[in-house]
Amino acid sequence: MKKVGILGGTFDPPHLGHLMIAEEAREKLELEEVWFIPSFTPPHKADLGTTADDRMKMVNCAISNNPFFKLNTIEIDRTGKSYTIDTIKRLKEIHPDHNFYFIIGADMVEYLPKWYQIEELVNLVQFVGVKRAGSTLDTDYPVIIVDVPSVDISSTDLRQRVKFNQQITYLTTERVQAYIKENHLYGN
Ligand SMILES: Nc1ncnc2c1ncn2[C@@H]1O[C@H](COP(=O)(O)OP(=O)(O)OP(=O)(O)O)[C@@H](O)[C@H]1O
Ligand SMILES: O=C(O)c1ccc[n+]([C@@H]2O[C@H](COP(=O)([O-])O)[C@@H](O)[C@H]2O)c1
Repeated sequence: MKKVGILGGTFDPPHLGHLMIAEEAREKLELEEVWFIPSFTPPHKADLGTTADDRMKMVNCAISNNPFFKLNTIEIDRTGKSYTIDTIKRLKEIHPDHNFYFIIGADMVEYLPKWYQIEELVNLVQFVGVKRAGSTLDTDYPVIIVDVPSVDISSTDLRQRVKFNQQITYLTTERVQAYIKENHLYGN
């Protein structure tokens, strides 16, 4: 079985926190690849100011220099609300020889009780939790914990910085910064 990590996210925009947790999980769990899956409509977030197309292209910019990282557009191609259970069921049909590890930050670990059809989902995929400032990794669900450095970066902070003309130089990659600038995202 091929061990594949999944980092699902809104990626509005992608940042170094995303890349760091994906790489730490890859190394520590000996994953062959990590697939970045941008959601089309996130299950639990209000209207976004960016399109799925922009978020997908920024993910491509962010992961371009890591040969183990791949973009997967299954949720964008499906459109509609991006429930993880639908994604995992389909991925398992397409790749019966893969074992999937779904990487989530502690904020999402806390939110697990509210995920759509969570009781079934935990039997279909292995969750991997990583620490994140402001949340705990305590949960009754089966989650493997991978120890990562605490990196207090969020997409919310990046959007705010761009809006107020503050720099995001060491918070995301140069290619993502250039994409934001060229496409005038986040009120820039
Ligand atoms: N700095 C971080 N440390 C640990 N986990 C993170 C970090 N940033 C994001 N994650 C995790 O990555 C996944 C995708 O996150 P997402 O794309 O929503 O970014 P975000 O920074 O949480 O965005 P926003 O601030 O808009 O809510 C989630 O499971 C989230 O918990
Ligand atoms: O399926 C659900 O109910 C569900 C609820 C919350 C989050 N998720 C998934 O968890 C990942 C991180 O979510 P987010 O919104 O923090 O980017 C992303 O792939 C979401 O689709 C999924």
